[in-house]
This record gives sequence, structure tokens and C-alpha cells, in this order.
Amino acid sequence: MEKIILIGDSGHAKVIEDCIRSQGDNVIAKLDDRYKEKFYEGVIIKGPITLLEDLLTDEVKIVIAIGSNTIRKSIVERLDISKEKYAVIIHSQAIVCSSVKVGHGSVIMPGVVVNAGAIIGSHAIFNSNSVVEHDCVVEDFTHISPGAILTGNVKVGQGSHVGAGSTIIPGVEVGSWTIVGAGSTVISNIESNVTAVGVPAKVIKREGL
Ligand SMILES: CC(=O)SCCNC(=O)CCNC(=O)[C@H](O)C(C)(C)COP(=O)(O)OP(=O)(O)OC[C@H]1O[C@@H](n2cnc3c(N)ncnc32)[C@H](O)[C@@H]1OP(=O)(O)O
Repeated sequence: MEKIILIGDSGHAKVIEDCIRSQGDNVIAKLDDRYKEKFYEGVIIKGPITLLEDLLTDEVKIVIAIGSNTIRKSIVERLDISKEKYAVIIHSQAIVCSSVKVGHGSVIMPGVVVNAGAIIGSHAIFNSNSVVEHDCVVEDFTHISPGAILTGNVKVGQGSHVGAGSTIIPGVEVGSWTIVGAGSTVISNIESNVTAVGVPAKVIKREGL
């Protein structure tokens, strides 16, 4: 049984805690800078992120349980901890093909399917019931929202957010730090640092995440 510290204590952290329990592991602390001092909620330690210095023993691992891709990245940079200290979380009711590589710190939620040959980066979120088909590449700090479908050979670049219920057709590439709006259908490549929405998806903003 692994002991895990979550950085972040929001709704997203609650879902990750449930994924961790489903793996038979335990959350021992939830650290968040909105807390000014250490306290206990049941057996779970809560407090500011600086508590990590005392809590990070050899047998403990961490997950950044924060939905914002940019904030997740900035916390990983701020903590500057070796990548092996980040746990990989896969809900017991997710289906992840045995050939799939999942990067450290990534979280795969209930109902997700990740198919053969997919490559999953670090600190990525695969939200409930999303589908990542064969040979997709999903880079670090991405968020594939609930019900989104990446069909075969899709690439999603670092930091991009694919909105709930959207679909990306085979072979299409989404750049880095781009947002695909909820319910969109992406039928051609989308550049980096933009927001694209609609069916078919069109760029509506150029600053991205
Ligand atoms: C467990 C969880 O909850 S995980 C969270 C998952 N979250 C999501 O899936 C949210 C995805 N976010 C969205 O879809 C958002 O609407 C965004 C990011 C695409 C756009 O948000 P904003 O930048 O605030 O854009 P804004 O709301 O100002 O809309 C700009 C225009 O785009 C349109 N638009 C916004 N989102 C969409 C969309 N998903 N599909 C179609 N059109 C859209 C708006 O109607 C508006 O059009 P108008 O200029 O003609 O009035």
C-alpha cells in the first residue's frame, strides 16, 4: 500500500483521492496554500505546501491534484522534486492497455480507456470516461476532460486542455497550451496557444492557456 500526499484540496483532489483508494493506496495529507497552518481532518494532515519538507519521507509519493495545467506546471517547477517521487494514479475501473506508458504524476480517472500504443506524458489528467485511442501521444501537463474522445494517432501538445465531450478525428495534432472548447469536433490541426471551439472547431482566441 502506497502513502500519497496530494498537493491541492479542491473538487479535483476529491476525485483523485477516490482513484487512489480504488488502487488500494492511501492519501495521508492534502496540502494547499489556502491553509496557513497544519491541522487534521480525521487522519488526513492538512496545511500549506511547505509542510511537504517534513512529510516527504522515502515511502511517500506525491500527486499534484490541481486542475489548472499552468498551475500544475508551476508547482512542479517550484517543488523541484525528482520525478520518481510522483505517483501514477489509475482508477481500478479505468482500462489502460498493457503497452501504454503513463508518465509520472499523471491521473487516469474512472471509465477512461487508453488503447494500445498510446504514450501519456507526465502530470496529465484523463478525466472520467475520456477515450484515448491507439497510438495517440498526449504530452505533459495536459487535461483530457470528461467524455472527450481522441481517436487513433492524435497528438495533444504540452499543457493543452481538451474540453468535455469533444472529439478529435484520427491523425490530427493539437499544439501546446491550446484549449479545445467543450463539445467541439476537431477535424484539422490546431496551432499552439489558441482557443478553438465548435463543430468543426475554429480558432476564436490566440492567447491559449
Ligand atoms: C470535472 C470537470 O469539470 S473537468 C472541466 C472540463 N471543462 C471544460 O470542458 C470547459 C471547456 N471550456 C469551454 O468550452 C469554454 O467555453 C472556452 C474555454 C472554450 C471558452 O471560454 P472563454 O474564453 O471564457 O470564452 P467565452 O465564454 O467568452 O466565449 C467566446 C465565444 O465562444 C463561444 N463558445 C465558448 N465556448 C464554446 C464551446 N465550447 N463551443 C462553441 N462555442 C463556444 C461563446 O458562445 C462566445 O461566442 P460569441 O463571441 O459569439 O458570443
